[in-house]
Amino acid sequence: MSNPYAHEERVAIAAVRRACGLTSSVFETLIKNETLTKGDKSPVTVGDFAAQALISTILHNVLPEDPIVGEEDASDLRVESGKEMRDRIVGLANDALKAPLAAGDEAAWGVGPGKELTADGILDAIDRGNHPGGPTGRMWTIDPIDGTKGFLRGEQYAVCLSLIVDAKVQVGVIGCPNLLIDPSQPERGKGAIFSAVRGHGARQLTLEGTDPITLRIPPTAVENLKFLESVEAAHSSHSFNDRVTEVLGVKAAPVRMDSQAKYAALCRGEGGSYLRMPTGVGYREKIWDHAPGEVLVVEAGGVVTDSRGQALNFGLGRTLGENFGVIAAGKDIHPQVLAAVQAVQAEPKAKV
Ligand SMILES: Nc1ncnc2c1ncn2[C@@H]1O[C@H](COP(=O)(O)OS(=O)(=O)O)[C@@H](OP(=O)(O)O)[C@H]1O
Ligand SMILES: [Mg+2]
Ligand SMILES: [Mg+2]
Ligand SMILES: [Mg+2]
Repeated sequence: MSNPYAHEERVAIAAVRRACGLTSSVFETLIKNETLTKGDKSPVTVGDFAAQALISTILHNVLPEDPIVGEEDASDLRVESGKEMRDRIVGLANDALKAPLAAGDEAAWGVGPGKELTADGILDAIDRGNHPGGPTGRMWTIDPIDGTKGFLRGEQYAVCLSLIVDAKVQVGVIGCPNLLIDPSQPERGKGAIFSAVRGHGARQLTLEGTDPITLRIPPTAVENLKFLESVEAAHSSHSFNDRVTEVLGVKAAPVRMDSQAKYAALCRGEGGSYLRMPTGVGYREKIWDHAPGEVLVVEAGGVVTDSRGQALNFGLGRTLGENFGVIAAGKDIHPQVLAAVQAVQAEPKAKV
């Protein structure tokens, strides 16, 4: 069967590629007062806002009927105190919009020389990401910079885009400007895009969108796996993972990596399992933090569930609902990892 989302995938890759150019150049020039702290104490930079404006504009030009669930909103930029940041974001987003057409881009998408927006146009593009989500219909998710803390440290981050249709992720694209193209050949440099369409496989491309490689999670014996986990201890429980590691007899230390680059690394066999168990109660995982990674891992031959063994539910709104954690692994070892997680949860002194 031909790929029913070939057009959406092509647009998504082009949008993510352009946004990766924007975020890389922002990093080079980021100055202190270009980061805000949001209500939940998490950081957001001019790069997050500008990349969401850029991606949202492209989606709106190509698929104007499709709603968008985007992480950021422009309310802090519409007030007087946000003026300096707003001006910088408008400049950055417009520079990215009007950058020359790359292979695969089309001027009709609202990009290329002369395609600038007013400040209001940029703020409105950011705020088009205000869709509440839900169980039916098409909707895109945008996480313009996933792993903002990693981005600020110069480590891993990802530009993430997905298309959800009737609560199922159909297309997922993850751009990782700081990830090695090939860990076994570091001289090839950094920057990769990962893309998957449900039922049509998962691929890695260069940041230019070339040299596709099909992704298959290699089989691994459970004791030889390496866990992938968040860098930030507040985001997922490191101590819980340590206990699962002991229960499974895993020898290798976990690999800590920011962002959905973890899902991409899993697909390349650089981990074996991504384990993200809650550190406490209250936080609900966001759909944009997992939607592209879920379809990528499934299409690379893996399984993604919560700690109950249930599929992640992308139809509940902007979050995944109550936080039962996330377990992603190759098909062969997922049942063993899940069983170990449940065994640790059942221990008298379970840490979550
Ligand atoms: N308390 C808590 N618990 C769980 N998750 C949280 C929490 N707070 C934030 N977040 C989300 O984590 C996203 C970053 O992903 P990672 O944890 O994989 O990377 S990192 O360790 O922060 O670098 C991060 O995404 P970005 O905001 O896009 O960076 C958040 O959506
Ligand atoms: Mg954030
Ligand atoms: Mg995120
Ligand atoms: Mg983000």
